[in-house]
Amino acid sequence: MFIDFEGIDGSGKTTLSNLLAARLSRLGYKVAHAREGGELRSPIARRIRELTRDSTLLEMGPRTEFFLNLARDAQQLEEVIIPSLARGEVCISDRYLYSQLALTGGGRGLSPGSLAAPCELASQGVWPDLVILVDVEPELARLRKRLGKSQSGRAADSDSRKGLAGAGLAVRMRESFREMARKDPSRWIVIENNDVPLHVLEQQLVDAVVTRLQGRKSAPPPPLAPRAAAPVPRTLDEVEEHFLRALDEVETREPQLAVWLLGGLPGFAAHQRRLSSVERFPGLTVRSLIGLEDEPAWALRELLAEVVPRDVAASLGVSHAPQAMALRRRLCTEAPAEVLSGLKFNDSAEAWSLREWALREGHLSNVLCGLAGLEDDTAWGLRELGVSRGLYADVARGLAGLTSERADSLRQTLLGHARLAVLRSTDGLDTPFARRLRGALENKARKVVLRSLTGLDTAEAWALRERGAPLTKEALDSVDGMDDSRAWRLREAFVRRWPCTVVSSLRGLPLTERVETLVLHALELTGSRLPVLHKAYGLVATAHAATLPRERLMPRTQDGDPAQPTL
Ligand SMILES: Nc1ncnc2c1ncn2[C@@H]1O[C@H](COP(=O)(O)OP(=O)(O)OP(=O)(O)O)[C@@H](O)[C@H]1O
Ligand SMILES: Cc1cn([C@H]2C[C@H](O)[C@@H](COP(=O)(O)O)O2)c(=O)[nH]c1=O
Repeated sequence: MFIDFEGIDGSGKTTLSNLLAARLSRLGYKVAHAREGGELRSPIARRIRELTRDSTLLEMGPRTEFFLNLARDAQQLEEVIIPSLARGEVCISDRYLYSQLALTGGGRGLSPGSLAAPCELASQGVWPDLVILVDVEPELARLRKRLGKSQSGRAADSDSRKGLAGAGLAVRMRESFREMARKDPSRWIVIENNDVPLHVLEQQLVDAVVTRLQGRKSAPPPPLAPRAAAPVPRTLDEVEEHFLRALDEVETREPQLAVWLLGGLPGFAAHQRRLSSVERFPGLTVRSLIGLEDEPAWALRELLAEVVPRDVAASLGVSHAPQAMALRRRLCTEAPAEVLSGLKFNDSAEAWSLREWALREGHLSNVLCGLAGLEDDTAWGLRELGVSRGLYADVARGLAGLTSERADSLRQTLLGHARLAVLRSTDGLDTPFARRLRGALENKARKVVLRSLTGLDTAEAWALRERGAPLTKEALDSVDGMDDSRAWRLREAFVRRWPCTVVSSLRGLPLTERVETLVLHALELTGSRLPVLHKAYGLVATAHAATLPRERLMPRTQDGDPAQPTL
C-alpha cells in the first residue's frame, strides 16, 4: 500500500508520517518510509532538492522548478517507492506529485490542465492508494515552524528559495490541496492539525490506515467532535480575556508554543505567565522578552544570564539601554553572535570596545553584521577587510540603514555574491540603488522586496504594495504602524485575505474607533482563531503599556510588593 502525506510547509507531514510509520511497524506491518525524519531516501532526489532550494538561483522559472520537482519525485519513485511496493511493504511518502500540482498550479498560477500530462509521465501510473492531507492554518504552521527552528538553533531567516514568494503562496497551495481532496474523496483523507493534540491525530490516522490495510471498506476517518466556535470579543477591552483563555488551551497541548506566543508582549498578564514558564522553558521564556525594557524584563534577564546566556543576549535585540550594554559585556564570551548583532546602530565607546574584543577573538563576521547604521572610518575599514576575506553576506547585512553613495556603491559590488542580503540591507531606504534593486527582484523575491518597504511613504513603495497585496501578506507587513490613508485603504481592502497581518499592522497606533472596528471585523471573519487573537492582543497590550505608569507593569505579590522572579 502506498500512502502519501501532503500539506503546506509546517503542517505536520514529517511529524505525523513518522509517527504513523513507527506505529504500523509496532503493529507488525512491514513499513518503508521514503523520507524518514524528513530526509529523502534517494541521494539523487536530495541533490535535486538542494538545487530547488538554492537562494542564489532567483531566476529559476516556475516551469524549471516544476520539472526539477517532478524529476525528484520520479527518482524517489523509481529508487525507493516502486521497489518497496514490490516487496509488499506499506510505503509512506512525505510529499509526492500532488505537491508539485499545488505549488506550480495553485501557488505559481500555471494552468493546472497543462501540468497533468507531465505528472502522469513522472508517475509511471503509480499513484498513492491513500493521500493524507495534513491541513493547518498557514499562520499557525508558520508559528510552529519558527518555534521549531528557534529550538533547534537554526536561523529564522536562513535563506532558501522556498518562501521567497511570500506567505501567500502557502495560502494558495492550501486551497489547491483542499480542492484536490474534495474532488477525490475515496483517495484523500483530511486531518486537521490546528488544535487537536498530536496523540489524538496519531490515533485517528492509525485507525484510518489500519482499516484500509485490513481491506475493510474504509469509512471516512472518524470525525473529531466539531470544535465549538470560539466566542468573538465584542470590544477591544474583551480581547485580553479571550486571548488568555485561548492561551490556556494551547498550553495544555503545546506548552512551548504558548510561551512563544508571549514574544514581545508587554504587560502584567504576559509577565505573570513568563514567571510560571521560566523553570520549564528558561530559554524560550527569556527570548519572549524581545523588545521589552520594563523592570520585570530586566529582572528576568538578570536571573537567567548564567543559565541561558545566548537566549538572554538575543532577547536584548538592538536595545541601547545601559542594562542591555551591561548584560552584553557579561555575555560576550558565551554568546558572541547575539551580542555583536545587537550592536547595530550603536556608535558608543562601549559598543566599540566590545567589537575590538571580538576582533581580537576572531569574530570578524559577527562584528560585520553588527555594523548596521555606522558610517565612520573604522566601520568602513572593517567592511573592506570583510570583502577581502569573502564575507560578502555579512558585509551586506552590516550595510542596513546606510543611505550614502559609498554604501550603495558597496552594495553594487556585493550584488554578484549575496543578492538577498543586499536587498535586505535596503530595508526602509529610498535610494536610487534600492529602487532599482526592488524593481529587478519584485517577481523573484517578492517577500523580501515588500518587507524592505517598511515605513516607506513613496510613490514607488505604494505601487509595489498595491501590486503585492493580492498575492501576499508581506505587502501589509510593510505598513506597520502607518496612519496614512493609503495604509488604511489597503488594510480595509485585504482584511478578509490577510486578517492576521492587517491586525498586526495596527500595532503602535492609538486604539481609536477605526482601529477597534477593523480588529473586531478581523476577529469576526476568522471566528476569533488564535493567530488573529494573538495579534489583536499584541496591539491592545502595546497601547496599554504605552499609557500605563511603569509600576503598573510589575507583577505584584499578594501584599502588593514587586514580585521577584525565582527559579
Ligand atoms: N499538533 C502539533 N502539536 C505540536 N507541534 C506540532 C504539531 N504539528 C506540528 N508540530 C510542529 O510543527 C513543526 C512543523 O512540523 P513538521 O516538520 O512535521 O511539518 P512538515 O509539514 O513536515 O513541514 P515541512 O514541509 O516544512 O518540512 C515541527 O516543529 C512540529 O514539531
Ligand atoms: C518553493 C516552494 C516549494 N514548496 C513545496 C513544493 C515542493 O514539492 C516542496 C519541496 O520542499 P521540501 O522541503 O523538500 O518538502 O515544497 C512549498 O511548499 N513552498 C515553496 O515556497
